[in-house]
Amino acid sequence: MSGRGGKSPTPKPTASRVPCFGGTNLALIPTPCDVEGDALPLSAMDPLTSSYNDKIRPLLDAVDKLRNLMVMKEGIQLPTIVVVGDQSSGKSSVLESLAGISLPRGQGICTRVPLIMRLQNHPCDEPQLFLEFEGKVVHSDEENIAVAIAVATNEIAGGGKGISNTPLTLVVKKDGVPDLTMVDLPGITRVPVHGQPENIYEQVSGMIMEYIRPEETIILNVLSATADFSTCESIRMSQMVDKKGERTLAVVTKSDKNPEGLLEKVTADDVNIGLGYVCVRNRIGEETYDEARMEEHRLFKTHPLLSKIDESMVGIPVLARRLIQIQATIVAKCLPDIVNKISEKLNANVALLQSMPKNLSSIAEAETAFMQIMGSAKDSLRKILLRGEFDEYPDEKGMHCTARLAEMLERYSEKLQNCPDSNFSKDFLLEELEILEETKGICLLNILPHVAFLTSLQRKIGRISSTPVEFVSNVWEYIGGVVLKVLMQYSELYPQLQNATRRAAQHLMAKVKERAIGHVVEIVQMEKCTDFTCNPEYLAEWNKLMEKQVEFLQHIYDPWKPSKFVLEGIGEVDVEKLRERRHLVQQAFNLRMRMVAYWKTVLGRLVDSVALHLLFTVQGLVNKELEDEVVSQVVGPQGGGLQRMLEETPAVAAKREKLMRSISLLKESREVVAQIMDRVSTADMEKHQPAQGVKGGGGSNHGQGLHGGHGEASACSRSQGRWWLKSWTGSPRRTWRTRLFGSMFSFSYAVLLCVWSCVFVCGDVCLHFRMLLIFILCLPSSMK
Ligand SMILES: Nc1nc2c(ncn2[C@@H]2O[C@H](COP(=O)(O)OP(=O)(O)OP(=O)(O)O)[C@@H](O)[C@H]2O)c(=O)[nH]1
Repeated sequence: MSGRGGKSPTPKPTASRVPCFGGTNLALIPTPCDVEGDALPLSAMDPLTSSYNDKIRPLLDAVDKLRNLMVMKEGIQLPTIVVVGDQSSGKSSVLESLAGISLPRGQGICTRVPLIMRLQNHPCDEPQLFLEFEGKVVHSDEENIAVAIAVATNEIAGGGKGISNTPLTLVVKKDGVPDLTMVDLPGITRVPVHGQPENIYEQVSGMIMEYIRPEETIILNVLSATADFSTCESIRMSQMVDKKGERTLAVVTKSDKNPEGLLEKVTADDVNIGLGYVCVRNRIGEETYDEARMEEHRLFKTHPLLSKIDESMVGIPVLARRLIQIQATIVAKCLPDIVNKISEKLNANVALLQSMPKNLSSIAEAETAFMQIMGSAKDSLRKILLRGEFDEYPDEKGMHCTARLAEMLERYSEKLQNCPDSNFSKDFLLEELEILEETKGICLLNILPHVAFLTSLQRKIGRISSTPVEFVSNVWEYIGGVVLKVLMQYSELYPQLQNATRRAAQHLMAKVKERAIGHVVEIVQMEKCTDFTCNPEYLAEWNKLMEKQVEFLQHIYDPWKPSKFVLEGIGEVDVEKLRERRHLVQQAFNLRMRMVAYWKTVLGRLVDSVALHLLFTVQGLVNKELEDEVVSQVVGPQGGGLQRMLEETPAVAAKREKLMRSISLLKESREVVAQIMDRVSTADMEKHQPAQGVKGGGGSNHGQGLHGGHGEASACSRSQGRWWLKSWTGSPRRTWRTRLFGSMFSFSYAVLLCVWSCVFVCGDVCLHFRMLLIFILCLPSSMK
């Protein structure tokens, strides 16, 4: 940055340096040459200005049309310059200066609604000003626009000091104003003044954050020179969404009021403003805009402190120019993405509308729709409950049913295995001894009574009998939830069906659950009733366990042996208590080992049979029972569901209406962007085709991409659109130098070829190879 303080204040032709009327005449905005001191008339030399009308202006109009269509409601963000600042920092004054018209200004909160200001450079004698809000258009003029804005604001936000999120659009078509669209937002205030709601800060900051959060937004942060920038609330907010300040431009107002230290403030850049600072002096009191610009110009030229600030950082004209450049860049950058987003959203909405139920007009149609719902629900349930395919619910773990059921079964099996009774080492054989004593009869002592085994078995089964019931109950609760969810989902579009469907599902699931519990209770009873297995594993296991019997009994019979004995498969057991009842220990040992071997079979049966029954029941449910039940509830005598399907519910009608509105808005938006892209492709692309090597037909392709089918912009059209925009914003092209070098290389190459042919004819082999080498080396250059 070069300070200007040292420069001689050479007077320049004022007509080319300062505006001669209110607002910021584009022709008078200083270009870089101008900043360096060249006094050429800008209108004649400024490429930005000259190409503006036919290049960027249509793009801006397209973006403004999209904004008017409220395409942002569809979640499509538009490139926007948003003006933010603390209360009374001078936001409206900056906009006034740019537009050359009076806006409501003053101390206290003036801007109470988002004011979308569309400035259009329009060569006409009389400026045209009008307001658009809530579907109304109010025409006004320069003298009365401030009042008209105040009236419209009152209408939108009420007469008090409250704020509203409903935007007010001000269109200014005037000769010499910069083509800019900006949104002015209410100033940030921490303390509510009289008449303002208590949560005014939250309301304003919420609105500001909503506008500045999208990446497409450029934040114009208005800071008063009188304030300490680092404590400004607007800086804090913009830093929250734009940490590096890459999309923040600062305008420092009231430079006249606090010139001391301003240069240091804007050069130190303590608050990280990526797009830089522009210091301005706005209109004060009753000054005209011409006077204000003259005064600003004089101030930054002559003030001992302010004149040290670089010319490229001062004045409303510089600000206007920066904004135009920034706006052109973001519009160019964002438009292709907007085209894509509109197409994507439109396609998604069209698909959604198509998936909505048709308006049914006869029972036959209702019957078809009902059978379709049932068919889809059954398919879906088959996939998730039987086949383990969860493509319909990739992220909902609860709907990956086969996996969840397997987990539940695993937990059930573990619970059975770990039930407290299976700790065989604890009070080893005491229970068996007690059973033997109670079941003894008048018979030989070495005959193990069958009833002793049965008693032991029944006791053990009694201890775990609640676990299978609990498992089955949980499993069917879970399956019931899944079935209900799927049914509700498929009948969602016919809420009139849902009650009967829900009733059917709940009724059926209760029935199935009851049946499953009954079945499992029966299995448990069967296990209690008798002991039997044909599994050879039982005997093998028992024989293996009995191998230890002799050693164990010897240990018990010998009183000198230690009181602890380690039994394989059981662990350390206390034999002291057993020595007292040694006459029954052998039988007790036998009884216990039989039980250990048999218990494995019992647990296996309890898991296997419950699992098989579960899968069998699920199959029957999905394949037959569910449909039968739902049909009988919906179509049956109390159902009357098919009749009710003919009446469309208000919720579905509203959804259909909303989708249709959205589709029509998106189609209109698509037309807007299609028109602008078509203009681009037909006018400009033809002009640039030779240089870019684009063959004819690219433009028409592009148009087709935007208009045809569902309006998907083809990859080709997108890249062409980007290319065009890039070419305007300055992409490298082939210059005359590259072409000249290309031609020179081609010429030398041709000469080389001739010489080589001569050498070839002469038959000098060595020279021939040397020429071949040169030929190969030159090949890449000649191809450039
Ligand atoms: N001296 C001087 N006064 C200014 C300048 N800019 C704005 N003002 C004054 O500062 C006061 C507030 O300006 P506004 O433009 O209303 O501020 P605002 O940020 O739009 O206010 P709200 O929207 O209400 O938050 C007005 O009295 C302006 O005249 C300036 O550059 N110099």
